[in-house]
Amino acid sequence: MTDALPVIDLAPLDDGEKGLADVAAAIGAACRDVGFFYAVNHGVPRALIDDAFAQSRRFFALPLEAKQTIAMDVVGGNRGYSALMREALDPAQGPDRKEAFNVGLDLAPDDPDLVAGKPFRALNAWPALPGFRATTLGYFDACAALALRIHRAFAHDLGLPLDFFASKFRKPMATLRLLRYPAAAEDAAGAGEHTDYGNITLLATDDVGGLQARRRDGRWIDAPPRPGAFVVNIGDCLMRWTNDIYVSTPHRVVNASPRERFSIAFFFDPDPEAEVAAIPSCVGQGGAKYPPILAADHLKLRLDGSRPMEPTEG
Ligand SMILES: O=C(O)CCC(=O)C(=O)O
Ligand SMILES: [Fe+2]
Repeated sequence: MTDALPVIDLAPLDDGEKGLADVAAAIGAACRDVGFFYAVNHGVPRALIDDAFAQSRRFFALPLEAKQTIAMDVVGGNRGYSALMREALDPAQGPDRKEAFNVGLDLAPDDPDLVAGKPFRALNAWPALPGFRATTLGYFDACAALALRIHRAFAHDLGLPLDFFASKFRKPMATLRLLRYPAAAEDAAGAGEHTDYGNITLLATDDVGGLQARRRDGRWIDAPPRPGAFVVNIGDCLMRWTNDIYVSTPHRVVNASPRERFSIAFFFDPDPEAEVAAIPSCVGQGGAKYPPILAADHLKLRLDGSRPMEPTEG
């Protein structure tokens, strides 16, 4: 077993049955082992990723007061700005030295789920920056399309109909999260050790580095920056769905660099009303390890756990 995360070329995914089968086998192996892989040739244009980072830098450079007017407590629905030291992904370790801005599924003001007050349905809030909304929503849509393509590979690998997941991600609780970690004078916890909550995370990073994943034997391994690639990792929801066949691996960010670090995470969680119940082909002799749960309840439980400094919202 090597200490480097696998690199998977997604280009063959759309090249017919053999391409899909090969990529699905590689993805399935990575998800059963370390739960992390780099995706290359993923189809999201490099220029769009670069534009998203440029907008992120402009956003975080705004005065704190401007960012606080669209704080998560104000906006609700897991959208908006979260200030430095506001969250603790590992509460035992203390607050994270990071700030963040969340964009959720972009709903119309008359969206029926929004009007009905369903969980995680809220309007996005926008900073007064030209192009910010168009770029982040374009990036959001490109990530959602990629995440669905990867789910076709999961379905293939798990022996499911290829569109199994599509019906669970019609109006997903997906979140695009811009992140900034200030430059550190000493080893500082940018993001405490945690597992992600949803099905998968697509992470783009700048060239600073600092992401580390903990293998099940306890060893930490670096996930160094790889220009143009996404770091893809499994979250707890998919681990639960697959009855622990795919693993959601603990990871953290240690920014020991004299430079600030930017990253962009895209968290892909199912529709709030999707039922997450063990996939039959994943249930062996021991039976299902977890009872079914609504995806919204699953996400709410996990978010509440990482925001001890905030009132409950959702
Ligand atoms: O910023 C990163 O590289 C990773 C962030 C992360 O793991 C998270 O926000 O869940
Ligand atoms: Fe994470």
